Amino acid sequence: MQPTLVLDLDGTLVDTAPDLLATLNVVLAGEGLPPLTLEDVRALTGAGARALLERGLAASGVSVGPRRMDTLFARFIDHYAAHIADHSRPFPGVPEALERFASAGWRLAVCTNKLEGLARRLLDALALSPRFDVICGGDTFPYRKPDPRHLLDTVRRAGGDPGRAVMVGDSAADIRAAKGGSIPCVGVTFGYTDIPVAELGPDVTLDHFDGLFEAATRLLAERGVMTAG
Ligand SMILES: O=C(O)COP(=O)(O)O
Ligand SMILES: [Mg+2]
Repeated sequence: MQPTLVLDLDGTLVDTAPDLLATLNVVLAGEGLPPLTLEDVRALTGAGARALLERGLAASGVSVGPRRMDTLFARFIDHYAAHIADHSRPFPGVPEALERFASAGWRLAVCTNKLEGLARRLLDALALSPRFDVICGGDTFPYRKPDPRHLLDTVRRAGGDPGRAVMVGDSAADIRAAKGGSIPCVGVTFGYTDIPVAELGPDVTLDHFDGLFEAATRLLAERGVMTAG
């Protein structure tokens, strides 16, 4: 069976922090709060938009009740959906790397804590959706990263075998899901995390997509999985 490459989205495939920041700041401004910075958002992203909003409010010293939170979250999603690819772009080397895996016969999947609809919208806007066999978001299953079942079910939905898969991600949720699912993982150093990715214990760290194909192929070979190409 073909191997499967599973990629995280925010901070791994696409540099989404500028649009997430702009949206967060619109919501904060509506509450009379000062704006946060790109560095703040890079540390607060990884557990989905609602967590980003909660953490952004907390970083501004504010906590809101669940009903108010629902209202602010709806405002966040509306604004973000309308501006999802104003400034968000794939990280350098992404299109070339995806092409390389596809031409070597790998299945390609996205496993993100972003809402599935927003993930699709973003990947559509960047013309990347056709590359993927599946796009699974934080609301696709009743569980999400760091729960390994999010990752395992993504591989299965892509028609792949979790025993022949590699995960690529930028944050603790990705690495923990991969470890919990016994899937080898690559941590990228350019993403969004408050803990340096190397400290999260990925099997390999990479600072550019250039090295991904060799790294993924080697990780599977180390587990006795042979890949063509
Ligand atoms: O939007 C988020 O907070 C997380 O998204 P990711 O799982 O693609 O990093
Ligand atoms: Mg991420």
